[in-house]
Amino acid sequence: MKIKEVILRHMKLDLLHPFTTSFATEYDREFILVEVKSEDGISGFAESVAMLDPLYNEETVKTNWHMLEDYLIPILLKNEISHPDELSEKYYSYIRGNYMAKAAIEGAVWDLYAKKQNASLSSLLGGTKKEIDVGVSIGIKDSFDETLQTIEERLEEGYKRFKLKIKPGWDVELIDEVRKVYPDIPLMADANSAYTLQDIDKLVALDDYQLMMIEQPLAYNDIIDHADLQARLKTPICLDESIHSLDDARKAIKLGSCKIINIKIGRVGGLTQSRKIHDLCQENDIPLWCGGMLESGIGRAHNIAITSLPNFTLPGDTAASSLYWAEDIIQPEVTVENGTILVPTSPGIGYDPDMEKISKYTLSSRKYR
Ligand SMILES: O=C(O)CCC(=O)c1ccccc1C(=O)O
Ligand SMILES: [Mg+2]
Repeated sequence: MKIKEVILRHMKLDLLHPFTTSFATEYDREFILVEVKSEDGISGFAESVAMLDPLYNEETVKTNWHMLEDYLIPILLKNEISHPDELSEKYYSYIRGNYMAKAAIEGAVWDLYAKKQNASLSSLLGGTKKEIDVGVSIGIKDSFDETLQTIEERLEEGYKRFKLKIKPGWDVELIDEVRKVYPDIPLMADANSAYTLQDIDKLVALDDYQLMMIEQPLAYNDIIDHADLQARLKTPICLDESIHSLDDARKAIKLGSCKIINIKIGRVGGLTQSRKIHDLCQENDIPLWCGGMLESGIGRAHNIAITSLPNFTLPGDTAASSLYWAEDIIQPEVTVENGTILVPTSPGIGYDPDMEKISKYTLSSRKYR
């Protein structure tokens, strides 16, 4: 497979509701949309999940543009690819880090490859599920009442798991209030690295609330302290920020740093690496779910495909387009019914990019040949 042209688009979509984590409040989403075109005129699409500022991880929209323009695109245009696995395994393996940039271009090649095979991305990745279970990630609000109100709405819509963002000062009391009203809902908390082992009492206090898991309580680059903490908790720890590779996953499992892993395709460098981590976790009885990065429909479509693999046994964060955007850039939008999304069976990502909407939300673009 020879790539003839790559198009980068700097996109901006306004969020319907601001989203607050322990590290920032997002009002809109800027991201890079990658389109790769083959000689026969077929296009593949993916998006970079890097954010505008280096707060979730070190990558940004600008560092991704730089990596794509100066390294990843020239390598892709120069080489004949027989399978998308070759990107992370061969052509890009000498470049350190920059996983979100690598995943963005690799994802577009996967979509193109699947379209050329006339196969769904899900089936090519080894997906076995026809539908996937969906949870929702609820940001930090101005009041507990507002959080309870949001949970009520999402419950009525059928979502199957409720993740609350926490931070020091918005944690044990919040969970206590929520558990008083909803003693039995599948509930979890995500700290986005807001704590250290000095806060162990707070974290141990969370152990009394039958949480499905506590996500990334400690530092974004730690697997040692998490192992100490996991030994003190019966609640499973789920790692997000700390896992960037198959090797990270292997080490975290070996140390007992977590009992669950959240896979984000961008964070681990793409679909090929996601699948390898999936297989390792399956062999080690570590359940997975797919995390979200406030993606447009293009990123959502990729998340749905990887979530169809069998060891994604817990509901993920890839919720309906309508919770985020006034209008999405794919046709049809991602919809959730009874807490599930149907995995598309049409070729590639299985949702059509809406080129009119895409140009409407493009701030700037550039073509590479
Ligand atoms: O709804 C989503 O896309 C998930 C949102 C979310 O939780 C998140 C959003 C941005 C950065 C990090 C995270 C996270 O999962 O930690
Ligand atoms: Mg997280």
